[in-house]
Amino acid sequence: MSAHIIDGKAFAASVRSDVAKDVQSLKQKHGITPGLAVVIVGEDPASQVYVRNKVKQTSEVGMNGFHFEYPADTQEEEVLQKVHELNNDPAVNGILVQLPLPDHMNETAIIEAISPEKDVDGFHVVNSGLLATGGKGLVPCTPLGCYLMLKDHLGDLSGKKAIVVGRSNIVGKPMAQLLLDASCTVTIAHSRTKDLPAEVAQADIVVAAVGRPEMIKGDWIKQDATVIDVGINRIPAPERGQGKHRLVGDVEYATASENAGAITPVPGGVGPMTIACLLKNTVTATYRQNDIKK
Ligand SMILES: Nc1nc(=O)c2c([nH]1)NC[C@@H]1CN(c3ccc(C(=O)N[C@@H](CCC(=O)O)C(=O)O)cc3)C=[N+]21
Repeated sequence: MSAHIIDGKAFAASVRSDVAKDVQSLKQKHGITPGLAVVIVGEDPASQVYVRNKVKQTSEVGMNGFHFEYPADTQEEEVLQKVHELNNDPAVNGILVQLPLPDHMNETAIIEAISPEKDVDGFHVVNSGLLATGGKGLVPCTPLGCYLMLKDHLGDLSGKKAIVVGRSNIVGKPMAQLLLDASCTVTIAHSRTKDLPAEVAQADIVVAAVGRPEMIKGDWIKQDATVIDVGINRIPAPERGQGKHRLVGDVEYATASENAGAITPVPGGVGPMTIACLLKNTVTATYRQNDIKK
C-alpha cells in the first residue's frame, strides 16, 4: 500500500487565503493593516528560501512587511535596540528574528527582548510557558503547521500514540505539548533514546524533527501510521549534474510511504505550512493587540 501524500503546499495556500480574508476585514472594519517585521543578521544559506517566500507571501495576503538586515559582525546591542524600537512601533504587530544568530550573540537575550504579544515565532518564555500550561499565547509556527495537518487528516487525535523525534525548543518540545493537549500519548525521543526503531514502530503518529537526512528509516514505521517530516536537508545530487543538490526530509520517504497511511513530502509539506502559520500568528497577534474578537 502506498501512503496518502499530505499536500502541505495546497493546505498552506488555503490557510493563507483565510489569513487574507482576515486582513481585508481588519482593514475595512477597523482601519488596521497587520504588520510583520523580520530581522536578519548575517547570511545563513539555509534560510534564504525561507526569507524569499516569506517576503512574497506577506504582501500577497495584504499585510505590511518590514525588513531589517544586518551584517554578521553587528553588535548584539544594536539588534536589541531594533527589537525595542519594533516593540514600541504600533505599525508592527509581529516580530521575527531569524535564527540562527551569529555565535557572538546571545540568542536567548534577543528572543526574550521581544514583546510576548508580538512574538509570532512563539519562542519567548512567556509563550512557551502559556503553551505548557494550556494558556492563550502564540504557538511556534512549525509545530502549529504540523498540528493543523494532523487534525485535518486524522480528525480526533485523542488516545493516539505519538512520537516526536527531536527535543528542540523550536519544534520538538512545543510539538509534544500540542499533541499532549490533543490527548495523545506522547513520547519524546532524542539522540540518547535507546532502540529508536522500536519506539517509532509503536507510534500511530510520527513527527520527525532531528535535522539529519533520512535518519528515520521507512521499515521502522508502523502500518498505516501518519508521518510528519519536519526536516529540510540539502544533500548533494550528482545524478542531477555536477554540483547539484536536492532536498530530503528526516524520514526515508520512499520506503516510509510503503508502510505509512499518510506522509508529508519534502519539499511541499511542513515548510510551506510554517510560513502560512507565521502569517496566521501575525493576524492573531493583531486581533489580540487591538482587543478585537474574530
Ligand atoms: N526565527 C525563525 N523562525 C523560523 O521559523 C525559521 C528561522 N528563524 N530560521 C530558518 C528556519 C527555516 N524555516 C523554513 C520555513 C519554510 C521553508 C519552506 O517553505 N521550504 C520549502 C522549500 C522549498 C525549496 O527549497 O525548494 C518546502 O519545504 O517546500 C523552509 C525553511 C523557518 N525557519
